Amino acid sequence: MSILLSNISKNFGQFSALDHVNLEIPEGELVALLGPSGCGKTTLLRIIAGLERADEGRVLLNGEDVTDEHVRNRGIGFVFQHYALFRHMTVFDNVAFGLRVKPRKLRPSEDQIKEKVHALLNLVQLDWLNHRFPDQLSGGQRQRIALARALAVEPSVLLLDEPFGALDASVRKDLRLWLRHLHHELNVTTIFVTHDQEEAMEVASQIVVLNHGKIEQKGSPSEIYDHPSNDFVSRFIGQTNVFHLEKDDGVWLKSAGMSLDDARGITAHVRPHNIAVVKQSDSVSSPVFLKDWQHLGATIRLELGRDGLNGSGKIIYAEMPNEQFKQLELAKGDKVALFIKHAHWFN
Ligand SMILES: Nc1ncnc2c1ncn2[C@@H]1O[C@H](COP(=O)(O)OP(=O)(O)OP(=O)(O)O)[C@@H](O)[C@H]1O
Repeated sequence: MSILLSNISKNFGQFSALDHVNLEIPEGELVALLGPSGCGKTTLLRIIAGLERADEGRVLLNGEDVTDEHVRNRGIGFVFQHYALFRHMTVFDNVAFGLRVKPRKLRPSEDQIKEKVHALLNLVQLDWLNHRFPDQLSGGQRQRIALARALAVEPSVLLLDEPFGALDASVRKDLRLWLRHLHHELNVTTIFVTHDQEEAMEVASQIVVLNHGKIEQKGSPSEIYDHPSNDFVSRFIGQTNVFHLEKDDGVWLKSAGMSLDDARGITAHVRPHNIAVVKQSDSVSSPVFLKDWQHLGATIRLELGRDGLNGSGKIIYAEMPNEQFKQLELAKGDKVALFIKHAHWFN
């Protein structure tokens, strides 16, 4: 089911939580709503679901205006951060719940329910736990059961509010991939809320970046990363070095091979992987030193400064593959030259 949000605004007293939000989500997309705490992500999700009413604007599902429609009639499934499974029911009964409470005319027979619940439990790869109670499951298993339960009533839209927020990092990582695969299989239009940009990049086909109740940018993960449309998105997604022409950073840029004649703004944002680093011999009067580095798995992050090893001036971050770093044979305090391969300019 496609989703269209037209001019949605929501105030809490004097506070504007959502400010004229327009958003179109085609059927079958897997969309991340990404933004800092308090930017309005959950409020927007609740408005789509019908749990909250917008002060202004319309919500359309498959072209049909559902703004005044009750949550129950919207065909939406939810999963929240704190897996709200019924503690006194087994896994099987939790997943069957939505089917058993359907009005008599729409309710499947117990045999059909049994078949469907086992199929869903197989889909989330947890059928072997069907007799257990929620307290006997791990956090990641509970979240997968919560998803199976949301899917039982065949929702046309799935809304997930920080579904993996309460889990530890490695379980989160597994579940991200698992969600992506599950979505490939089912193709249900899905929106998930996250404040974790890595999670959004890894899982979503489209990312919507929200800030202060407004959409800053919508695009695929690579569009958002490679072509941020403004200063906020550039800083929020991935790491970036920010050079201010109005401060003294022009010197940095010039020494890294940039011509400032064609500057297209007053700040240049440079991703660490867009800075090439070359070792200089001690006799060269290079103003840039390698201060330190960190291993980030397959890549190395270099900390570079202009004021020797112990100075507290601006640090520039560059990244390169592990192998390349080894070949450079760099040591702390070595002189280097920089070359900026690409910058985004903003005002
Ligand atoms: N019922 C309410 N009454 C008053 N203010 C509210 C209410 N619900 C939300 N807000 C405010 O609206 C803003 C947006 O809240 P929302 O929960 O949508 O943010 P969020 O982006 O989901 O944040 P987080 O990532 O921290 O969950 C916040 O500043 C919040 O304090």
